[in-house]
Amino acid sequence: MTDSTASRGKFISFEGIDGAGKSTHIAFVAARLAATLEAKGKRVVSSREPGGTPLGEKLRELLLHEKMHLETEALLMFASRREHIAQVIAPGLERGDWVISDRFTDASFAYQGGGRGLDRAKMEALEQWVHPHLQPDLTLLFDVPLDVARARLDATRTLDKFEQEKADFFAACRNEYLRRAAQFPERIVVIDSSKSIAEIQDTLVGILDKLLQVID
Ligand SMILES: Nc1ncnc2c1ncn2[C@@H]1O[C@H](COP(=O)(O)OP(=O)(O)OP(=O)(O)O)[C@@H](O)[C@H]1O
Ligand SMILES: Cc1cn([C@H]2C[C@H](O)[C@@H](COP(=O)(O)O)O2)c(=O)[nH]c1=O
Repeated sequence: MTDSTASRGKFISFEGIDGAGKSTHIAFVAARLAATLEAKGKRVVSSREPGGTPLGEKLRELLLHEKMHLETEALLMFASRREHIAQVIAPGLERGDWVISDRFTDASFAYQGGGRGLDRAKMEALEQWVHPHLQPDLTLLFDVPLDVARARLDATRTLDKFEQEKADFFAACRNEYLRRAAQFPERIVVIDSSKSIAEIQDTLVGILDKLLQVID
């Protein structure tokens, strides 16, 4: 049964250009948080964008593999997000759970705004429409030079539509991520993802322990 008096959970998003290494660290972060939270009757919900719901996963297939107009791409990213908020993020936070999302709206600003060049005012209008009162409590931005990200991607898998983009696209995405980190320094923590996985985990432990100190 849901405890209607439970305090709101926390919302953490993971960001970075493709190959920066964010997915590598999500399971580690989820396990670290769960170790503390489960003793307090709270769960960790791990999800992703685009996707995270049955409809969102169908949209993800289209978004990652079909060519489409830039504005269609932005609208479908926010459509997937609207469903994700309604089905997963908002109910999770209301239950007092901690919700981790592999990407959120910063990715739309970085990819559709920075990478594709969609007018920032249009992105802001979509953000205001879809989640006027919701922002992550913490965003971990995994930042890495383009050549490092490219080498990691090329070593691992078949590339989707975004991953096939050229260096100047990713340079523009990365610049927009870093611009937003400077704009929202209380929310976005930049992590040097060119370091080793072990060094990054040490950094993450410090950040998470601080966040866990403030829960009831
Ligand atoms: N710090 C690191 N040092 C060396 N290799 C790493 C590091 N972080 C991740 N990798 C490796 O790089 C590859 C890409 O990592 P990962 O899938 O986590 O990237 P990602 O940022 O989530 O990419 P995408 O957004 O495209 O899913 C994986 O093979 C992973 O093992
Ligand atoms: C949420 C969101 C994502 N994207 C892009 C970024 C990535 O290239 C893919 C998702 O793949 P991942 O391996 O799961 O990171 O989608 C985007 O362009 N805009 C967005 O809002």
